Amino acid sequence: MTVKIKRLGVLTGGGDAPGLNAVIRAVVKTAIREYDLSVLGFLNGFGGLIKNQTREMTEQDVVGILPRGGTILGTTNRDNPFHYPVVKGKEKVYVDISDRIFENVSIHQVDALVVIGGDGSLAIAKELYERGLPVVGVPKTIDNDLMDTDQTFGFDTALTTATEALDKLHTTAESHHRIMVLEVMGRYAGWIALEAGLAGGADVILIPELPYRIEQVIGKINQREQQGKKFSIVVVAEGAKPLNGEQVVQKRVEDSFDPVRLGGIGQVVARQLEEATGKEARVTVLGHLQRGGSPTAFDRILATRYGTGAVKLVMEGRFGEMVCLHGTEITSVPLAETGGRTRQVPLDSDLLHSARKLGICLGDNKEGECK
Ligand SMILES: Nc1ncnc2c1ncn2[C@@H]1O[C@H](COP(=O)(O)OP(=O)(O)O)[C@@H](O)[C@H]1O
Ligand SMILES: O=P(O)(O)OC[C@H]1O[C@](O)(COP(=O)(O)O)[C@@H](O)[C@@H]1O
Ligand SMILES: [Mg+2]
Repeated sequence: MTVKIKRLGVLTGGGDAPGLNAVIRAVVKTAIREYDLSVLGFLNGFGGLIKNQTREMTEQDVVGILPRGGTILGTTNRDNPFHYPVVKGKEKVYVDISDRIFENVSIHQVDALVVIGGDGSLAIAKELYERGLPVVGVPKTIDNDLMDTDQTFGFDTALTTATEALDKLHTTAESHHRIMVLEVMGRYAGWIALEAGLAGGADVILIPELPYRIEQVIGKINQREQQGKKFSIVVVAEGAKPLNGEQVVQKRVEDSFDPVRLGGIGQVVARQLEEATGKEARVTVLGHLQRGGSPTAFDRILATRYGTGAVKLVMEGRFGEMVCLHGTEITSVPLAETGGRTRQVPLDSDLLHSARKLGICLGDNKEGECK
């Protein structure tokens, strides 16, 4: 596909993540300074592309946004153009309204589009590319669950927030001789729980990839008690589930492609532990604190590199690709391989080996207890 690029569109889609503004800033500055392009922001994810809500982006518009959380363009986890809700009579039906996107892109004379998003937004980006729109992707999510990149931006900040929470929970757990359960986000992947658990010195880490047996967690806490360790720290991923059991669903969000919102497993685990050990247990659900606030230095740099890398892809005509991190290098992969797929913690991950060697209970021993 060869297109003479003069005007670049950019949007942020899906759940927000710290570093979105840093990507926007890098895209705008690189496009204007390096390639003399103009940049148009589409507001609120694909919603702005569908409803023609835009904002002209100049260098002035990105002043001061590098350390700011959220996204100045707004975002949504609805508004899928291929599965868009419309009311017909008394019924709600889902239709393909992607034609509107092509119309709006043409109205604004946008030659190429940078989509900053997670698996869902990148699945839409891939579909639009296959239908002829020149698109490149940038991998975002605090969950770090995207295929084909070693890391998404936003993850490091969420991990830092969760680690700080564990440090704080440690001091109060120790004072009250309690079990402290911290529930963290991550959807169907355990990256935040596992890495925060390692960084924050957790005694138990439960992740979706390893269905747990509660007896093992109880055994670990009782064993600590016998060793004179009167408190325990348990990190639970929102997607964790017992062996032969189900994930706990907090709510269902209508019109969302994946309407399931996980949450509540922390409470379940805490009640079981309290009952079985006779010790007091308290639960902290970290929730959207993990998505907010200023990005870490790591995320600011990664987001900046992704932003400049995405504009470079556009100028090289490498549409249908996504920037990614491989080792220490920024490179790219086809969107086709990424969108709509989830990267879970591999069962042979070195992170899991380290956790086991330290005696952290993962609740998945085939037989016997955690020791
Ligand atoms: N597998 C999928 N295929 C196509 N569209 C999807 C898919 N998953 C989610 N979407 C749509 O992508 C958009 C963003 O998805 P969401 O999961 O909320 O954010 P993210 O981009 O962070 O994954 C929503 O409009 C959602 O309906
Ligand atoms: O904002 P909502 O609808 O409460 O969604 C919560 C979900 O979004 C996340 O925070 C981020 O997920 P995405 O990056 O896929 O949007 C998940 O960890 C969490 O399960
Ligand atoms: Mg998603």
